[in-house]
Amino acid sequence: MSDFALGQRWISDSESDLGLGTIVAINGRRISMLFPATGDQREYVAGSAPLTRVSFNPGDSVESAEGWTLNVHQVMAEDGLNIYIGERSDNGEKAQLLETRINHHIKFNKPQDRLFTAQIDRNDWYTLRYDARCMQHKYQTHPLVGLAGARTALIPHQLHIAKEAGSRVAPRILLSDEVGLGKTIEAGMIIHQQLLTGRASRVLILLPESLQYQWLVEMLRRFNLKFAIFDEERCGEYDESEENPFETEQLIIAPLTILSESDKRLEQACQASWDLVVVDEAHHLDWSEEAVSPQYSAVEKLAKICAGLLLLTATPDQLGHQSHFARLRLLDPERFYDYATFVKEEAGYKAVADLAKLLNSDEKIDADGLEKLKSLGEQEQGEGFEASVLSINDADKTVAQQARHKIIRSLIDRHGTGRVLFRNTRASVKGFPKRCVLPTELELPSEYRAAADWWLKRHPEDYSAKAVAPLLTPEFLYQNAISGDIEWWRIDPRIDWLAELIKENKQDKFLIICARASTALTLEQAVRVKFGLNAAVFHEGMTIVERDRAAAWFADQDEGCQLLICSEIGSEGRNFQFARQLVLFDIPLNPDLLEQRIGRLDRIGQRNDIQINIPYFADSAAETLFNWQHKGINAYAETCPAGVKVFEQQNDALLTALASNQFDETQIKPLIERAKAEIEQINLQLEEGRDILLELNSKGFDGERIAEDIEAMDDDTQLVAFMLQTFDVYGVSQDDKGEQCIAINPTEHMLEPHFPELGDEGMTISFDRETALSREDVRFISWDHPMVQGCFEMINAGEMGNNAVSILNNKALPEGTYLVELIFVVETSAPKQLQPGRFLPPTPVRILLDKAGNDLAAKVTFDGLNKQLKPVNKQVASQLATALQPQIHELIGQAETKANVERDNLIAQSIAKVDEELGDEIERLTALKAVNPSIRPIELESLIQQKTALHEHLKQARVKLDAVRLIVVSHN
Ligand SMILES: Nc1ncnc2c1ncn2[C@@H]1O[C@H](COP(=O)(O)OP(=O)(O)OP(=O)(O)O)[C@@H](O)[C@H]1O
Repeated sequence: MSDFALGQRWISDSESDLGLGTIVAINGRRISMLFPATGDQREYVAGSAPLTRVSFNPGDSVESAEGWTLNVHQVMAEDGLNIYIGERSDNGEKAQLLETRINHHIKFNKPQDRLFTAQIDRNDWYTLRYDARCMQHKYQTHPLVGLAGARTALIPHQLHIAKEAGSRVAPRILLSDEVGLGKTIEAGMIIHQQLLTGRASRVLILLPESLQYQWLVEMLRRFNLKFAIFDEERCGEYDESEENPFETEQLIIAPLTILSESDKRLEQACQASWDLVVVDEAHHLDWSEEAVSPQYSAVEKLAKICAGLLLLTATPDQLGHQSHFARLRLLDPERFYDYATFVKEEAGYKAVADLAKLLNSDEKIDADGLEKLKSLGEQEQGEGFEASVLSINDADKTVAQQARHKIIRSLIDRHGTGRVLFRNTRASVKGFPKRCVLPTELELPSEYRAAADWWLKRHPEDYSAKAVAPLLTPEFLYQNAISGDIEWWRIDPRIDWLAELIKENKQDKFLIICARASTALTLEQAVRVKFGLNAAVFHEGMTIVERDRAAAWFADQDEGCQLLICSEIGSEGRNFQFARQLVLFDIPLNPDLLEQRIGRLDRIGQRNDIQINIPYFADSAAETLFNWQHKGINAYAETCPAGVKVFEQQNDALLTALASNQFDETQIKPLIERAKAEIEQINLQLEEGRDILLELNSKGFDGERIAEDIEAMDDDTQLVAFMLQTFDVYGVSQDDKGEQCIAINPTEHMLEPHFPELGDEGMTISFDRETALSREDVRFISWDHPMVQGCFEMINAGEMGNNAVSILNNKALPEGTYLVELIFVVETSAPKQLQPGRFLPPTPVRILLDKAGNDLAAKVTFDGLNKQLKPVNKQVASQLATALQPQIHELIGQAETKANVERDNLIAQSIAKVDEELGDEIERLTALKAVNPSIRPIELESLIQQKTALHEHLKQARVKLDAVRLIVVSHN
């Protein structure tokens, strides 16, 4: 410790938050120190005082009490006080600053300042900081950012779509996988990826009101994304303040109806800017040349102003091919501008599809095929196309396959709806359970027949769906049209049949779907009164909260109810795959609606064969329809994508047959035969036609590989070690619960009052995907998890661990010699949407200097050195740092020069990476644009802009000293 003099500036080692102290009195060995920043005064005894003298070196900047800053050039001493001589940074004038006039609010948070002012951190904190830097750098440059962290099983077709669409700039696509194949999950993965990579920050999800909580929960549970639901009530809260409700949150879920039913809300939604708009159950966006639905108009307005747009529907053709086309137009109005042209183009893909099919097989491509490919190549001038053609019959199977995949990708890019539309089918995904079709014929009560006759009399010769569909719900006709006296369930044989079925399958849960809410309600009453069975009901008359409560009651495995009785709305979007028994209390006319119903159970996650129970009335419209659907288009045992088309083709004949309300085999048989033939024909066409391209596009070739890469990330123990160490250092308690689970809780000894994502009640976490998937209560901690990201930020943003002093016990080095380890960070401050992290994320640069200024970092690794180091107590550490201050100061200057050289290298590398990645993509899109109009100009323009802006920002990258460690050699 140096000699004391009045006016000297010191800092307390144990109370550094008091700020800079000034010696105000010296009485023999007693020293009085005033800390003006806090007004505190302390008495110390010289010799044992935990104090460190604050002194600066040439090259430092010091703030004066008046607020100006001096760049120190020289330090002199007079009467025990330092005088700093240099230049003022505000006016460039030469100036002197006496130690007593230094600003007492000065904060020492730079690593070297803290080292020299005795604020020395523990070695394990220093290590944690360096680890956090290295790991964050590794994470930010990883190609799977945003893809690996979802709490989902690794399903290749989903991963392919998510990677393909999620990595685009403002993706505009239609996700139309068959029911239950995971469109919501795919959309979630895309949103997650776009948010985590900075491509998006504002997202709006529009959906049928009945699905809003399911989405809310899926986004939170699977992706840790906290959406807010904006229904009319919530929006209304902002009316008085005239604030735009849609601008008050970043991630919003809203029922589509609030926009389609209110011009004001639509206007507000359009005024708020969106990076991504998602529309679920997009088949409701009905459009034809004659009539445009309000839902379509609302989305059309939004589609014009939002950047990315995801439309989700399992049944894109449900409202006809024109509507399908119209939805594609929402995605890209320039590409899909005219329906007739679109239809013509669709028909023209056969030749290309034939080639794609051949390439996707193991067959050798003969001379004819090669010729066709070459001529395609000439038309398209695709990069590397011809080179790939030469390798497609290569003896090395891997080479041949790679070449074939490359060509197929190029064909997909250049033809049809390839880049816009994704559709996976059960046939292509495989591995789904069987559907068991269990029809039961029941006698039609005479009362029902009378009711139907009455109805038909009121609608003579009317073969519209509106007139015919009620025949499929005779209980409705009976109750409403004929008799209010005897409740329908007292005469309906389906009730006893149902009770029997339930009795035979006591352990099973039953989802019962009927067309009408009134039927659902009465049915619930019937099973309760007649058989004492409790059932949840779910229909459009209930509030959303009531519906969710009903669904949750049904889902509860321990205390839940056995039956859920739904009206048709229960058949859309909901997840009931934990049940295996489905009862179709009536049959819907439209095959897509039928598929939606079955799809509640036939979904990813269904572990049993599905029992589809169909109680239909003999010799009625239901028998006719069931036979046509089952035998004609096979809509029960399998999904039937072509069913709707055939249904539309045979609509008149089928409705006429149904209108008789009788089963006339001679009349229906030819219809069934025709339907079968047409299905076969369409399937053949699909097989031969453009859909092979669509299928290959949707399934991709990289899904398996992505899944393997994510598995490798999951198995990387580095993350586990890092998080456990962070919990330890920050004072979060950990309790190993076995089965790969750890309970973590805040404690009273936390370093920071708020640990990222950890509430007062604590949580159970797992780093194991399988465990997290099988246990609802467990959080899945992955690299993407906000807790991990929050820890990176917390560690890097604070000063904790930014310096340390250690002893190196190494006899090969002379005692008393020392090393200085410096961790610099090279960083840019580009806007997040440019994704600077992909090219130059904050990059740690480690320099290890010996006393002569030689850099040993390449020879001595961080971990290797760390293993040899011993801790040293704070006081000794501070004495060592103070004693070596001028030398360390000098070495920091030398290290900075080296770090700047490294910065220049990193800038050059990152710019080369930008040119390679974005340049390739720009070249590819430019070439594609010449042959495929589905490349949107904005996609290309924004890539070009991104490239230029990145160049600018990367060149501005700066070097910052992030941490410093003094290592002193001792032989004791
Ligand atoms: N990768 C996955 N891991 C775990 N569960 C999944 C995965 N993909 C889908 N699921 C589950 O499978 C079910 C069906 O998925 P999802 O709801 O995304 O399908 P969908 O195609 O949107 O269905 P619909 O056509 O009925 O709207 C959901 O319960 C979902 O949570």
